[in-house]
Amino acid sequence: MLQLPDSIPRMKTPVSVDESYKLCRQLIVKYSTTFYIGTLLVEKPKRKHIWAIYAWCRRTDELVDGPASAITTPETLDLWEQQLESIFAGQPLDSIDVALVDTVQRFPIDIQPFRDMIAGQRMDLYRSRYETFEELHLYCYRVAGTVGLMSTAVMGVDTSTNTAPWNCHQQPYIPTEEAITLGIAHQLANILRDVGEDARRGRIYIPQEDLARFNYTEQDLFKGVVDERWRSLMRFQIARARQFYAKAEKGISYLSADARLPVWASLMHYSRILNIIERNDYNVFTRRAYVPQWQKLRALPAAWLRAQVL
Ligand SMILES: CC(C)=CCC/C(C)=C/CC/C(C)=C/CC/C(C)=C/[C@@H]1[C@@H](COP(=O)(O)OP(=O)(O)O)[C@]1(C)CC/C=C(\C)CC/C=C(\C)CCC=C(C)C
Ligand SMILES: Nc1ncnc2c1ncn2[C@@H]1O[C@H](COP(=O)(O)OP(=O)(O)OP(=O)(O)O)[C@@H](O)[C@H]1O
Ligand SMILES: [Mn+2]
Repeated sequence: MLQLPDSIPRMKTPVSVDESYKLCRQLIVKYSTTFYIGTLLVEKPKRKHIWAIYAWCRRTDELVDGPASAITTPETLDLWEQQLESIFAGQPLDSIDVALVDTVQRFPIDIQPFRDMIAGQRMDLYRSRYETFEELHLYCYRVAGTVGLMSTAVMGVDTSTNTAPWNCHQQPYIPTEEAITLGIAHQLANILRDVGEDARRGRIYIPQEDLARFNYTEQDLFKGVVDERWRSLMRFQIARARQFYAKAEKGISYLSADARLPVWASLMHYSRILNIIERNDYNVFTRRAYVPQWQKLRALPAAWLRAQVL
């Protein structure tokens, strides 16, 4: 279980920066094969910095989603936000933060996406329904679009082909929108995979307006009814998530050359969740849309090809 801040903690046993990055690596290994494989494809000097960002995001998510979430209050998140401010002020308050302090000092990383992610976790504390897609979109930006912004600051953009040589004063195109969009696409896939698990906790992320459009009720959802109404509703949700993936893909070629393969690979791995949901005939209530490791490895040559030519 990850550490929760019951008061602003002071570091008891200081760890070295290297040890702290090791702790971050252990967290990503434990929690996510997709993103761990992705980071192994990031060039070595940048890799550990993505681990530091991952560790902070994972701990933030665990506050409202993990086993200790029952004791998380708005005050817990206030303390977490103070701890964040301290990181950006160069003062780590625990051993995992040491790595992120180092990372934010080496890259042009803005604090705002981190604050926005905490605001997203706050939404989970006070709401369990979304009326419209617009409302869900804001939630998805906060909890996942923000990760796109944080990661892009480390991965960097391509400055060689990104601007025409005769236009040397022009700034390279920064694919901010596409980076946010990829995070949102992942979050939409994540929501569809976890419909059953979330329902068991009384949570429905699929917008109420969409349930109504397909004449599918909350009661149906809590009972796990899989019928033609549900399949049509899921087809609609999957198509929408894929539109977000398609928009995000257009931004990848603007990233620095070494970052394209990891982003393509994690995009292809995570978006396979949608294919598996289809293969499971849209039963997300009693079957987890799990993407096997061999499928992730099998997608690597195609990801490599896309990173070279697209
Ligand atoms: C290879 C690479 C650069 C990876 C980035 C790794 C990273 C820093 C991930 C952080 C993920 C995290 C813990 C976020 C906290 C909130 C959360 C849980 C969001 C969900 C992730 C999925 O995790 P998982 O399936 O393990 O979730 P649960 O078990 O259900 O808790 C999310 C769905 C969102 C993750 C979002 C991203 C990784 C952003 C992707 C965007 C980019 C890397 C920008 C690429 C740039 C362009 C131009 C397209
Ligand atoms: N059908 C399954 N077969 C084997 N292991 C499974 C299966 N479903 C879940 N698991 C286990 O549950 C863990 C979490 O599953 P999950 O779908 O989140 O994959 P993951 O490896 O964490 O990758 P990702 O980063 O894509 O979330 C996996 O690491 C795996 O150990
Ligand atoms: Mn997972």
